Amino acid sequence: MKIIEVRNLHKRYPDHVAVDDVSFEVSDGEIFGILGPNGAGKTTSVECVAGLRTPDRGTVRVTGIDPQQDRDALRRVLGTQLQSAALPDKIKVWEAMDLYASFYPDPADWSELLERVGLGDKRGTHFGKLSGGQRQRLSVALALVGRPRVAVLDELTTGLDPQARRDTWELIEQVRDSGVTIVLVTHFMEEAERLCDRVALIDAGRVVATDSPAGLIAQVGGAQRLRFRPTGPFSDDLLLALPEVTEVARSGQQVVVTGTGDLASVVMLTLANHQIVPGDLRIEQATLDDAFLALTGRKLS
Ligand SMILES: Nc1ncnc2c1ncn2[C@@H]1O[C@H](COP(=O)(O)OP(=O)(O)OP(=O)(O)O)[C@@H](O)[C@H]1O
Repeated sequence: MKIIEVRNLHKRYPDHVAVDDVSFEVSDGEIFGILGPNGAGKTTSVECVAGLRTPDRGTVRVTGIDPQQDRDALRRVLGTQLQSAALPDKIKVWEAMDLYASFYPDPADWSELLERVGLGDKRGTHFGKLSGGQRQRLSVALALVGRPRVAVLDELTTGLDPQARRDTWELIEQVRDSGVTIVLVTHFMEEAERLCDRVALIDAGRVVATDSPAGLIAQVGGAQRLRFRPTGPFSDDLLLALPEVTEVARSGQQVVVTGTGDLASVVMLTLANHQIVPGDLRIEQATLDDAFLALTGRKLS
């Protein structure tokens, strides 16, 4: 069953088209990712889904509800954690939960919810004293307090250290396992690869592809990347002349070669013919970043 349906969404700010033409569907029970670079129109799209912005064109339905027509009904099925949702520093964790719970006719037991997100011992702490990871966990709890069927989480792990990010990923999986459908807005490809059942890649206000992370990567046709430190100088053109090579980039002393087919063998052979050894050679398989590059001609990050 489709829990969210977005068709041909278009939203213009006075001097700028933020969302040109965005369509996607989210199925019940999935973690659906919206992945794209900064400014691609991800937040504006989900703000339209959450009824916080009025689209200029297109249709949005959340469990059949039109967010523009019936906000009360929408609030009962959709919980949002949006980038801008900041709380006053002086509010205590329990006060924030109690306040948000008061907005709903049948809220979840917020005390239990705080335990679930690992903030059981922080209920008396001021918001201003929480770490970045704890604030994000609180924002997830606040998005869930109305017992939503679907939660929209926007850039949840931006600014977190790697451990806090992994903890937040586990929390998101637990929330999904409890039966809540999740829309996850992110510009981190690792996050989308690790968590999402399906991903819409968004660039310049348009969806360029929607598929599972593995399906999107497969669209790149098995691209690979070689990283090495050459033992001597050589011109990029030497490798670019090979049909298997699509890109040669340099970062300090490191060379990064992207391509397909029997890439490693042909590159090593060509370098060997010029008495060059690729030191510290690493071979990497394609990622969502490569899929994005192949589809848009630009890098995600
Ligand atoms: N309230 C606004 N008024 C005018 N322009 C806006 C407004 N909000 C966003 N924009 C512009 O619209 C475009 C899309 O922004 P949006 O926040 O939807 O993108 P995003 O993909 O979520 O990026 P980010 O991850 O940086 O938030 C950007 O160019 C942004 O500068």
